[in-house]
Amino acid sequence: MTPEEFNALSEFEAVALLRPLVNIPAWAKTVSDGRPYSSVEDVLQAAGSACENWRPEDIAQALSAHPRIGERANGNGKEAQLSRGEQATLDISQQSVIDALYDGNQRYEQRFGRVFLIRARGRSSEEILDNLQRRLKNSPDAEDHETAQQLKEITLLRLKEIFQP
Ligand SMILES: NC(=O)NC1=NC(=O)NC1=O
Repeated sequence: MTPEEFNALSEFEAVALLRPLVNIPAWAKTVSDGRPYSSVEDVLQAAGSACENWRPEDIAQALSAHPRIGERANGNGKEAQLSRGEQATLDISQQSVIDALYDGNQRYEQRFGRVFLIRARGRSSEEILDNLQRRLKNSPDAEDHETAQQLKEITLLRLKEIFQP
């Protein structure tokens, strides 16, 4: 899709296109309302700014739509499909990696009370495991910040895909 085509969508169509990217309705509305955009960079800039408005409860809601890293996203919704694609690059062929991810996810959820979120695209399972081990030592505030940043990266990558030629 081109920015011009995105600009030409009805509000309903634009929001419907944006909603599966992150489970924060206000974000989709803000990006839709920001039209018309002059370029893809313009859309990404506005969308990135809209991420800065995210409150802890928005992020908690969005995390409910993200499967654990290393676990297959069930369901046939668009968001589950996006997660499957993002996690497809994970080479969880070795049982040791699957076990380490499973153990790390469990420990993370016990410590922080929510799913461990990381932008999986472009990362090996080793890199994800390293990040998981590092972030397990984060303070709650530091981890809130990293989680919001990862959610933003995932969301903007998904948005960029829409405008890929
Ligand atoms: N728990 C997660 O980190 N999930 C995910 N990371 C991604 O990049 N896509 C996901 O669904």
